[in-house]
Amino acid sequence: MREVTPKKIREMKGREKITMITAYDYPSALLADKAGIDIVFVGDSLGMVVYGEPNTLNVSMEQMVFHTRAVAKAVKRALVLADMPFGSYEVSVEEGVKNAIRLIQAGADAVKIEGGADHEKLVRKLVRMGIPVMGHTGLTPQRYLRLGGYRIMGETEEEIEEILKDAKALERAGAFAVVIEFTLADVAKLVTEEVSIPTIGIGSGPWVDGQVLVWHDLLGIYENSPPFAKRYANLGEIILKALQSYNREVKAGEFPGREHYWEFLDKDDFRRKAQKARERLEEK
Ligand SMILES: Nc1nc(=O)c2c([nH]1)NC[C@@H]1CN(c3ccc(C(=O)N[C@@H](CCC(=O)O)C(=O)O)cc3)CN21
Ligand SMILES: CC(C)C(=O)C(=O)O
Ligand SMILES: [Mg+2]
Repeated sequence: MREVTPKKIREMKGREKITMITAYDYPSALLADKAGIDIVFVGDSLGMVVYGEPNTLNVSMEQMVFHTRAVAKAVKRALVLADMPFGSYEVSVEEGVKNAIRLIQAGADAVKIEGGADHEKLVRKLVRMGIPVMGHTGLTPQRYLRLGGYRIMGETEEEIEEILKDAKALERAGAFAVVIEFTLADVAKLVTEEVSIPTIGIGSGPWVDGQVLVWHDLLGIYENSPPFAKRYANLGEIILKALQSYNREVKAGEFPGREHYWEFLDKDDFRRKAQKARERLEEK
């Protein structure tokens, strides 16, 4: 059992801000855990930032299982959360349960689903079975086609109603937290005040119980980051410089340098052995 549990996350509401970051592989997850971040999250955003897709709709359970396994191997302290990908829980409660179990068996401590009110039965069932669930409302990227792209949510009373309805359904069904993605900050504040479970915002302002960002956005290694993401480093530039140096040094004959290879000190010894080796080859 890892140190950060769903119960601890719940208890942080109103006391301490919750931090969450996506990670999709072993070395990234090691660093996220070492940094003291509370929740290391295998998001279905991996379809875009790792696999180069234009949206998250083609992410498979297999991809989520493999990346969750790599992340889970690295994390000792943080809560490991895995996204349920598009198509893995909508068709039936049974299928949702089966797929949630696969993510838990890959090493996740909890799963996240998009929506709330539409999945109350699934959330209740998972929680009763012992699988902690995080919900997700506001901009839910799995509705990309219907929304016609990614845009801010909560401008109309209908959207505000829908977001509140999701959050309350999730609270009722036993979810331990809810992501509020890309809503007007006032809407996220309202939800945060209206539900007893923590709200974790992304692009939804400061009046929430925690924040989540995508790894590649935070580190500057993705070209199409959303406008609300803060770039804490420009690793893209650093990586590019390193790769250009490698390319230049090999072409110039500068790499490998003397410290990067091993040679026979006694060249006569080498000539004898090489001669013997050639002779043995010819005998065959
Ligand atoms: N790298 C990355 N970071 C994210 O935060 C993220 C993903 N990917 N993929 C899944 C969702 C999608 N998200 C997004 C992505 C883009 C915008 C965005 O750029 N909005 C633009 C308009 C884009 C358009 O014209 O369609 C804006 O200015 O509001 C917002 C949220 C947030 N999530
Ligand atoms: C944007 C976050 C909340 C997410 O669901 C993801 O990274 O997949
Ligand atoms: Mg997601």
